[in-house]
Amino acid sequence: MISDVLVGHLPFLISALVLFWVLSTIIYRRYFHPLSKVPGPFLWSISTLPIFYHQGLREGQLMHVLPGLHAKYGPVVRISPNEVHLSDPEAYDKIHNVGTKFYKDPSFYSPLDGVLRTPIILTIISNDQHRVRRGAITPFFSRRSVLELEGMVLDKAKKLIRLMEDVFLSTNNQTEPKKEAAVFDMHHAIRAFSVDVITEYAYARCWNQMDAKDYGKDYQDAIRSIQGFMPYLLSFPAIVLPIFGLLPDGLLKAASPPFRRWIESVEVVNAAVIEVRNQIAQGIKPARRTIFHDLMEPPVSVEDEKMMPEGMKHRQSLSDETVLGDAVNVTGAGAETTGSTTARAIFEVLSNPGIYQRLSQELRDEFPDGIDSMTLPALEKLPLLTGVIKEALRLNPGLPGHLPRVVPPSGATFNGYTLPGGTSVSMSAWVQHHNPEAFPNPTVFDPYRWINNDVDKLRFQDKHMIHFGRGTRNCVGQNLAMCELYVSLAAIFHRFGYDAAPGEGRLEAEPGFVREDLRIVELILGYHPVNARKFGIIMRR
Ligand code: HEM
Repeated sequence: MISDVLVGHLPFLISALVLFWVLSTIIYRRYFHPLSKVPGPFLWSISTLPIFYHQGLREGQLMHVLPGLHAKYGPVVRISPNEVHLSDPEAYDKIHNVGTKFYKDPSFYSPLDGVLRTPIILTIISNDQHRVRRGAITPFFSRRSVLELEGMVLDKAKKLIRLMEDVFLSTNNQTEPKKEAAVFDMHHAIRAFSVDVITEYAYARCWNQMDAKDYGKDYQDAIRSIQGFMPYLLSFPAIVLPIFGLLPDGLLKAASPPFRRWIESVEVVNAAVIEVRNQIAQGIKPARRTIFHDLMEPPVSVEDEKMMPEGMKHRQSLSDETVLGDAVNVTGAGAETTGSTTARAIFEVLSNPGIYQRLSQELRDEFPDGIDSMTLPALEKLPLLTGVIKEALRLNPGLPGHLPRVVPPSGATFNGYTLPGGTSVSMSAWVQHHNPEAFPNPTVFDPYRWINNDVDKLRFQDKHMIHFGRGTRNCVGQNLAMCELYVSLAAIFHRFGYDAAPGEGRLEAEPGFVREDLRIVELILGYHPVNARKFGIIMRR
């Protein structure tokens, strides 16, 4: 019987078909695919497994591999069957300029919505839809809005200083170092500072993470763990996403403490959304307008909107789900990014005595009456403080890795290579910020490169700095992030100067803590490897 013969050979037939499919896929991707002429390593051009290997199995190491690939293959490298990574800074403007037709790559951004369990502004694919959402949220984070609340940021920085004083200085005499050597957990405290600022700023409801015993470590771990799933979701979306989508919140909460914390934090924000919605319905005027008020009830009349520039228009009252997504996005995006950059700045200053001494002198000369007289515009004029912040953002960008966009249907040409519509193109802050032409000795923390160089060189350096992105999809929170960086660093190095007051000591990184401990990897946001030491500081007695 023919059917018996077929059944007998079934395993062989299936194996032959699978082999044929695999071989034809490899041959097509390498030799006949529209990207076949784009240079890149063989394995990367036929499969996404090399990316999974570096991102998933080696914990976010792709960004550390990319500079080597560009050194070998040039400014345009094929890093997966459908993704090309670029290194020429000219390409960045082409992809990210205002009004760009390049849109966010759904295969990278959409899985995030599934994990976060709420759609956020960061992951909107269509630029047109994004413009509507962004128009509503931008004014809330304008420089003017931030300046109105800079006093609140200063209050939080003073609270951070008090926490440090409690650890370092004797309680009886607030100028004498304590007898026993104590370590201040700067890693978690500085992130707690950022969470407290953003929750007070956005919702007028501070989460008071600085008051928590462990500085709200579990919330910080929650955001990180969620991103730990991303390499699996990105490499095997057809399998992992549906499974993930089917898991009820209750099960996730029971199975994973970080997930429990994450879902609880979303519930806290959601409760605030409902409360504000009720207040608006009852006509209750808030003591201070929050992001919820601006999103639910834009403070602009229809007539005024007609006068507004393009991009700010289309403001409209948004659904509760949308408001929730934006508020959740703002908290999650604003904590780790700013916290880890500030930590890096503190470590580098403490590790360079000359910089530490000049910085604290610069601050004390400018503000002889103390921290209370500091203002953001005055701080921004200080050259060394500004150089320190720019170097910290260069070496520790909050989103260091590839953030892919899709080439529009008309196609695009980069450095002589024409890429068809639908190709995924990406660039990484890590690669740009370590370009040795723009930044000689790129791994060295050198704030003076932002002070001593001439205007042309500074412009060239700035062209490579993409820590906040550019164009309409750039970071909406950058004014607030800069305010936090300026104010917290100024407060710390003013209060704990290199030339310490009598009885006090200088700050130092915890003994044994080295720069390598602050190495970052990319899980969308930049993180330290899971087993990395946490940054602690001591006061020398
Ligand atoms: C040093 C600190 C920060 C860095 C380096 C940073 C970096 C970035 C970058 C590169 C993007 C664009 C991502 C993409 O292209 O997909 C972005 C988006 C975003 N950031 Fe930040 N960020 C920082 C702080 C903050 C803060 C404090 C907030 C809180 C308000 C915030 C909220 C957001 C939001 C909501 C988006 C999405 C914007 C949109 O899609 O329109 N970020 N950030």
